[in-house]
Amino acid sequence: MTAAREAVIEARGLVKTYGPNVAVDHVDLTVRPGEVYGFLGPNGAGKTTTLRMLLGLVRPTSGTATVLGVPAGSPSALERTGSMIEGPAFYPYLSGRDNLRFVARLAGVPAGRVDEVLETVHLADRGGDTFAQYSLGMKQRLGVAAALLKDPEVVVLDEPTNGLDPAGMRDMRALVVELGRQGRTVILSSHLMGEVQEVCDRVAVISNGRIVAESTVEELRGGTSLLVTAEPVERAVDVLVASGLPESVRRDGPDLRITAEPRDTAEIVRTLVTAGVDVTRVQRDERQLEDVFFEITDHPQGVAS
Ligand SMILES: Nc1ncnc2c1ncn2[C@@H]1O[C@H](COP(=O)(O)OP(=O)(O)OP(=O)(O)O)[C@@H](O)[C@H]1O
Repeated sequence: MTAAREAVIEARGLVKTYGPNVAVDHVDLTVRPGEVYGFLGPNGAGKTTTLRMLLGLVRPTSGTATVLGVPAGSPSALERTGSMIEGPAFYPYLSGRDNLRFVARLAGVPAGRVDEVLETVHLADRGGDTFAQYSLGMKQRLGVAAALLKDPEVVVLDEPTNGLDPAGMRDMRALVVELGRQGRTVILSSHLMGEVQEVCDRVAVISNGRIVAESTVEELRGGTSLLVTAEPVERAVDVLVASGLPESVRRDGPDLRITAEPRDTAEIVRTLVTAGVDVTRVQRDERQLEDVFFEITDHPQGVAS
């Protein structure tokens, strides 16, 4: 199999300009089967425009995008893709269920599917209420339900938690995780670091139309920093440097700050204790994606390379 067929979504050199403004600037993305992929960036970074190009709703100025191995926007890609872009539009005085029946009829989907998707988005018991009566979170979930009617392999969600209260956000995040567990490939945009960190397998960071990083959340965060209190501290440094286990060891006041892979933590402690060093505290200090985000958007060259 070629790499292109393995990728569910592949964008190469996507550019979109509006007059003199470059909204999307040579974007490359690779979304693999079954992953929940986060597209992270501040407002105006170019997320919606990119997602629209992946759905064939906006024509790229240059570059290419394929979805499920065929050009983005082609009928065979759209048949297998569900999306919610910039908030769902429904009839306010029809019930959630009737709105979905209407969308299903237009899409040629059997009406029986409506109750299945209402169940998936946890609206089965509120399907009879009018759309106008729904909370914002329920409206967004109805939008996801509509996106799922075709039982799509690929789901594209543009800022699905935008404007939701904490409970609504929590429900939407749980739903996204559930879609991933069902084996669907999900790409979602967000400007919330914590959200992407919580639900996504991999993430692309976009800033001013350019991708400044694409990797797993873990890789983006980098190695874990450990704060270790050990006695005698000089001997602890010597032992650890000689062991070659940590990437780096440095004194931080009376403590040691060690950069190492999380899986090496136990071995580090064992090595110290075996060498006769007393370890009285080990504290993990994982970098939050937020710190990384500001670092790479402030200094894009250093991290993207
Ligand atoms: N139809 C359009 N005509 C002109 N400029 C546009 C158009 N659509 C988007 N833009 C511009 O392109 C840039 C990227 O916009 P885009 O909506 O893709 O960003 P975004 O990351 O999705 O941000 P947001 O979260 O605010 O929607 C912005 O500067 C925006 O003003």
